[in-house]
Amino acid sequence: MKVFKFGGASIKNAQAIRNMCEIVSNHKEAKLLVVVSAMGKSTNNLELLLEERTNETASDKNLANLLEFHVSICEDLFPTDHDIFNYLKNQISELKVALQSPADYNEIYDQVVSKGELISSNIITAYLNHCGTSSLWVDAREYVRTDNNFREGHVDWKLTEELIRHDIESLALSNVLVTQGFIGRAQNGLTTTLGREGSDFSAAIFASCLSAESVTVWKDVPGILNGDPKLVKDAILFDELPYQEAAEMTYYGATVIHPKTIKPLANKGIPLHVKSFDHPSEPGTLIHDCKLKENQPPTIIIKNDQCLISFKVIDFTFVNEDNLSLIFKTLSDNNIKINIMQNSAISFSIVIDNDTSKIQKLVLSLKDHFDIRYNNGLQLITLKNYQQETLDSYRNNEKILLEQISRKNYRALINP
Ligand SMILES: Nc1ncnc2c1ncn2[C@@H]1O[C@H](COP(=O)(O)OP(=O)(O)O)[C@@H](O)[C@H]1O
Ligand SMILES: N[C@@H](CC(=O)OP(=O)(O)O)C(=O)O
Repeated sequence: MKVFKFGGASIKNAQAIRNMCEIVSNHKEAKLLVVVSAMGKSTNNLELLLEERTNETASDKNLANLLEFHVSICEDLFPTDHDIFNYLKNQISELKVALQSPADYNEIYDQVVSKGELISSNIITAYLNHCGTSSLWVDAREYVRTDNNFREGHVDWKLTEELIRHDIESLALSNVLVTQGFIGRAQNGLTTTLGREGSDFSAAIFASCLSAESVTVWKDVPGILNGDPKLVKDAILFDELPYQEAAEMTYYGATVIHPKTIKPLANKGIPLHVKSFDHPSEPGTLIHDCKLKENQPPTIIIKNDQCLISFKVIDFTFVNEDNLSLIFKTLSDNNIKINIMQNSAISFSIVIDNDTSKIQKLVLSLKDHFDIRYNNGLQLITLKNYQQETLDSYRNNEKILLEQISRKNYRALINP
């Protein structure tokens, strides 16, 4: 079996969906599972819907906009009497009910935000069938099983593998299968999500459980470059990368692939192709079991919107293991990931993604133990496999607040 994954950009409008369905149709002779994300920026719009749910006027307007966005795409793809239009209206009615639920915020979040993928996968299945590519809609929640941790469900791998192995391959004998990225089902039967941008991970879950031949993620870039082309001028395309290298890139913040994607594929030796949906015949980047090239150009990874937090001991002692243990425990309890850290005699500093509510909780928990200062709007740059020339050009910067260097990697926090 092969697994394809199409993200929001590849299905952002009717023209993009036509292109995506053409790619799928050109591969329909293989047993194919297609994992799709929500269309365009729908997930962000669903988040907005949630934020404004207590304001009835704003909420009705947002729901109408969401319906209109999908209806106008479908008007371009289907005849006016197609069932898809009733389906869309029903989905919006269901959303309205879900938004009024008195349940816990994270639980409502998953019931609401998952609609983006449910709607897009239904539209795409219908369009493939409309164009003569026999396709079957598969509910990912019947297969990807998680714990009850809403917004960041942890996969129950044993159960998920059992369910996927039971029937996905046989279903794929006569149909292209279309399913949703990003979503799963909790033990209590409700929908969960796997964390923002989690559809790449969904593709890896299905591929790993199926021991698939390969996974292809179709992106708006030619493959993996040595820097985000939106931020790094003249970035160079990698034709291949070892699993380890790709995984480390995602750890440092390369957003082209979700960080959880590589491990399940590497464990089973499943190759991952990163290809351009605009130029599908070009080879893209192949992530597989290979060696890092001797002359590999340095990779530049830029993470914006970073927050530097310093914990200063307040009783004239030094930073010790007990202080550190308390800080780490609080970070772990609040599900906060450290991007870089550094200590001095009396202070311990961490850099994390800027998330106001998490930072507030952290400060509240630790304010009696430390003098806490924080600074937002920073940029964390990582040079992986640096060469002297690139290193010099990045170090020559008076706005550096913190830097770390090892034999292969250089990292700097900058106040831009
Ligand atoms: N090293 C990199 N190589 C290529 N693209 C990168 C890199 N780092 C970040 N990106 C960004 O990743 C984006 C594609 O990923 P993403 O938007 O998450 O895809 P999708 O949501 O469509 O699956 C590109 O538009 C590019 O800006
Ligand atoms: N739609 C979800 C999941 C996802 O992975 O989307 P994309 O593949 O477009 O990044 C999100 O935006 O978080």
